[in-house]
Amino acid sequence: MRRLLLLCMITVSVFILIELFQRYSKESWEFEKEFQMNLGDAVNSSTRCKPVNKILFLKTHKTGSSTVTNILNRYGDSRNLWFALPVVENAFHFFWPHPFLLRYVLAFGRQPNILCNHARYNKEPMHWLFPKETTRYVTILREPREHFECIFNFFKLQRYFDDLRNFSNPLEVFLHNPEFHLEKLNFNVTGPLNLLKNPMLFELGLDTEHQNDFAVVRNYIHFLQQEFDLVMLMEYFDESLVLLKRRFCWTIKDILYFKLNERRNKDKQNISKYSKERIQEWNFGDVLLYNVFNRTLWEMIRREGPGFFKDLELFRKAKETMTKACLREGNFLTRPYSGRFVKGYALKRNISSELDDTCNKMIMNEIPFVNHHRSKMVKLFQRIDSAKNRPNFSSL
Ligand SMILES: Nc1ncnc2c1ncn2[C@@H]1O[C@H](COP(=O)(O)OS(=O)(=O)O)[C@@H](OP(=O)(O)O)[C@H]1O
Repeated sequence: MRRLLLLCMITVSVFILIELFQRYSKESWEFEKEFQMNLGDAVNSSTRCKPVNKILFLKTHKTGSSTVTNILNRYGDSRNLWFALPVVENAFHFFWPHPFLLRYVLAFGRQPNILCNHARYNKEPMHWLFPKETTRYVTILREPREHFECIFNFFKLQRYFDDLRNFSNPLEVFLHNPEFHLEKLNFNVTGPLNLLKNPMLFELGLDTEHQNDFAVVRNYIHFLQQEFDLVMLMEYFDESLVLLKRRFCWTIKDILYFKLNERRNKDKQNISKYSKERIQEWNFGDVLLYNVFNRTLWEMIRREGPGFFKDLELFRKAKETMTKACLREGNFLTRPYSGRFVKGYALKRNISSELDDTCNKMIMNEIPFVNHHRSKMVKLFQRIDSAKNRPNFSSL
């Protein structure tokens, strides 16, 4: 009797396993099929042009830039491209907020393909390392009012001001009279405090002392128009990426992403009409910058023709497919930087091994990616330098 029961249990288990395996294979096959259909454009476009693989991405703070950096990290990693990495081990930026210098980059005697970690724009050294003729210069901007709210609250800028700390709405109090509060700062402005006025122009290289001069601001924006091949906008993230894909001869697969670094709802502040107006006045340079590049983006999209919107649709479908394939439903948190929690993801169990690597890398923050590129380089150098690689002339 016992034997019979055991036999029955084994048979049932085998059936369940077979059923699970079949269902999993079917799902995974359907995913591949749907995915390939969505990527139909990719095959055609890549046969007609040569993909761009030399990119300087000027990573601005709190603009969706970590999501773009993740896309670039994966693109370069899968093709073994060369990354410009910070010279200091464990650093994940190029001595930001100092203007970028060549000596901040790990020198491996080879021209890098991609720079995508925080660096402050500095024309000469950047052009030297990433010649304009062969490189595409890209950056991303965000609507200035929402951007300033995010900068102020994410970096908790009130902590630098004795007279702001105890208010329930320090942002509004600061905006009431920014100059008054800034004058009271009794130490040199450092780190994120540099982002207190026209944060995007500052990151793009305009020094603080010029931020109030309308003529300089206007001329500087004109200069940036010459410098950057593509200025993405966070509010039109997908449109910007599809434009990048088309201009850089990439595929839809190359630009897939999951939104990274999103604050928890309780950390976001709904700002009043008054605060919005004050931010607009205070950051007039960023407002002008955003408006200029908003017009440029839509002009570029218009020139792409109707095929652009077909691509956009395919891209959004492919993103949905990828989300279903990789991510578990629910609310999760992650801590990309010490002391700061943001929305995160949990991966589904039983993802195929090929997809597992992609899904894992899609949710990977810039810090582990820098370490990943660094150790890949070290391993490559060890292999090339290895004594075993020296030609053996004795057998000739
Ligand atoms: N794809 C996409 N679309 C729209 N918005 C996006 C996207 N990716 C990131 N985000 C938002 O960008 C904010 C984080 O920006 P960064 O990644 O540049 O931050 S960081 O400077 O690297 O810490 C953060 O904004 P807040 O949520 O307001 O903090 C993210 O929600």
